[in-house]
Amino acid sequence: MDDLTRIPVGGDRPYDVLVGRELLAALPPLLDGAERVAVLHAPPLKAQADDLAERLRLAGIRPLTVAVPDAEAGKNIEIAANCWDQLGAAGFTRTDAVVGVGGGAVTDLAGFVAACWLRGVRWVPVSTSLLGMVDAAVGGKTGINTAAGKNLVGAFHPPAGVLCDLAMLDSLPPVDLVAGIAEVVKCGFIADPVILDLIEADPAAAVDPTGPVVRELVERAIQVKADVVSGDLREAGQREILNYGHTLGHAIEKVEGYRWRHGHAISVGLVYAAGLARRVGRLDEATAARHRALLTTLGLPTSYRADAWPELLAAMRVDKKARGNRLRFVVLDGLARTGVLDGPDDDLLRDAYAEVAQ
Ligand SMILES: NC(=O)c1ccc[n+]([C@@H]2O[C@H](COP(=O)([O-])OP(=O)(O)OC[C@H]3O[C@@H](n4cnc5c(N)ncnc54)[C@H](O)[C@@H]3O)[C@@H](O)[C@H]2O)c1
Ligand SMILES: O=C(O)C(=O)C[C@@H](O)[C@H](O)[C@H](O)COP(=O)(O)O
Ligand SMILES: [Zn+2]
Repeated sequence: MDDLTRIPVGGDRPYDVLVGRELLAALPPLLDGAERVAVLHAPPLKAQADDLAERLRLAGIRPLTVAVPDAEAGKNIEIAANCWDQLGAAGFTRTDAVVGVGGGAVTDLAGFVAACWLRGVRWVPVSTSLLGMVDAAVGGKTGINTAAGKNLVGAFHPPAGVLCDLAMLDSLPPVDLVAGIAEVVKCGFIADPVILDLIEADPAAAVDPTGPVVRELVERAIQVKADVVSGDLREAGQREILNYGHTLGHAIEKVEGYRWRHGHAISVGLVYAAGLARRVGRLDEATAARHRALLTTLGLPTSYRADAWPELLAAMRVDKKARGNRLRFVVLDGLARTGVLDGPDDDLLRDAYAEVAQ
């Protein structure tokens, strides 16, 4: 293990997020006392999951490797049920544990499987994608998609610890690395503008997993999320700011049948949310324009199909931030100054959509 950064996440069940290279040796201590550990992984991470299983075996823990379909195809109730069947067949008890090795889709599924098995067993995300490290693996939100929408079924279930091994990013396809940076940009706009300055100063370095800039961005984004969730695990208030860009973003994912990458959808959603705030006079022109410019520079999408508006509006109505018939959007009142736009009318929403429609 080289130079390790430890970022604490507080709350009733505190834990650390570990960031570094080659840090899988830190996993067995987090599973101390477990006799069996299920290692959930998708096919692209089989070698890493097998390596991890071997380390567990050497530490005296019996691993059960569970292969699940890749990306969003694995994040559904049929796959979760299959995982529970395998835990049952292997006799998993309350002292046993679940590990998810993969991007956000696999760690969301693994956390959900752990949250429901025996009403909650220990789990650890070993995050392998940029988006997973800066966002999905941190904060204890676990869940699956259903026909009604994105992440509508899930549980708050904090992990025992989070491993962000930057060496994993060496094999991450560039398109997924770029998708992940959308959530980093989100953190820049809602809380840490230094992130935006760093990316603007050298956009190529921001997506070069071997360089130092990515590590600084990862650590800054994790710190933003850790600060927020430490005080509001269950999204009673402040945690909503992490949903900036997600009201439209999740709707796009649903309309696309979950074939669009999460980060791509959020990129469009960020530009839309900035436009909404600008239209109602809450956000200045320059900061709104900075969203589109920055995301475009990174190669992220900033527009979506014009004819999809009716479906998108219907999907947004089941967003978790909605209250009854009222939609609620996280918006900016300035750089790093978040607020909520409560109950905007449909004309405003449609007119703002025209700016991202193609
Ligand atoms: N729980 C949360 O708080 C939270 C936060 C943000 C996003 N999410 C969820 O995370 C998911 C998106 O995560 P994602 O962007 O990681 O997508 P993903 O999990 O679908 O991974 C993207 C692709 O990269 C592959 N991959 C991952 N790591 C790799 C590696 N090291 N080498 C080679 N291939 C690798 C995966 O197998 C997949 O094909 C969405 O489902 C989203 O809803 C959850
Ligand atoms: O952790 C949170 O809270 C977030 O909102 C982070 C988001 O980036 C993430 O996509 C999350 O899964 C969305 O949460 P949801 O409750 O809207 O499903
Ligand atoms: Zn997200």
